[in-house]
Amino acid sequence: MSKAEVFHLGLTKADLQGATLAIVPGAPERVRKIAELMDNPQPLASHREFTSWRAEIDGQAVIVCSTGIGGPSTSIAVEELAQLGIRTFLRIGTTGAIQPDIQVGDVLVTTGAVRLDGASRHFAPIEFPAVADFSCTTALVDAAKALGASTHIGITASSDTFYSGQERYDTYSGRVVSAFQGSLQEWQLMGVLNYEMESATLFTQCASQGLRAGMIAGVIVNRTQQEIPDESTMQNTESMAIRIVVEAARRLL
Ligand SMILES: O=P(O)(O)O[C@H]1O[C@H](CO)[C@@H](O)[C@H]1O
Ligand SMILES: O=c1cc[nH]c(=O)[nH]1
Repeated sequence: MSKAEVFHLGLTKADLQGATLAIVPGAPERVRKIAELMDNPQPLASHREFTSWRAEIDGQAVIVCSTGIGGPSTSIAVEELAQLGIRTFLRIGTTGAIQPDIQVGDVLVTTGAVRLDGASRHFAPIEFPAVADFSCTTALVDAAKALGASTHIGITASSDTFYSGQERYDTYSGRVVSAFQGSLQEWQLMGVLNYEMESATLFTQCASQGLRAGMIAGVIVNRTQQEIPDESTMQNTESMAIRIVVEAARRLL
């Protein structure tokens, strides 16, 4: 690690070439696919769960950097990218819908997150809302509509865990801690659209520090029909969400 590199991402300010917007997927293997939809894609670094590329939109640098799964690693990516000059974060994820009318292959734009994580409390007390930035949300919704995606807009339950926190019983223990028993139905009745694992931290960290964040996710499973995503539908869903996030970045720059 050279002195100028941030601790985990292995990036320097020079690597960013003045970029102020980052696209942040969870999965490292998604980074290249996103960068290659823009001009001059270049790999930058790969450490732990953090893989980063730089690309350009209309001559302006954009960073693509994976966050890994969950709030703790997301908070590191956001902090270190902010230290290097990023002010706008667009998360592109995958998700499990919990409303029956949402189809696999649809996309969801998250306006706010139920804070079922731990890391967001390290940025603001629980009373502070995990809200997306309005201009990021607008850009994502407009991009999704322009690309003809079946789009839902609303609140996401953002959990530290994929199994118990999302009330999955088809597990090794078959047991869910009492605090989460009945929670899926409760979120459903409150109109929550889906589960994922990073938006609570991302939104709380960004909203409380004057940074902008938005999120789009491709629906890879509907929990009212099945518990575990079906691999065969994942690729198409992911590629639609990727095209939308790149178009949203173009609109925001
Ligand atoms: O596809 P990504 O962006 O990783 O998002 C979702 O997928 C992971 C769980 O499988 C969690 O990170 C969740 O938020
Ligand atoms: O059900 C799902 C699917 C993807 N990601 C999640 O966190 N949950």
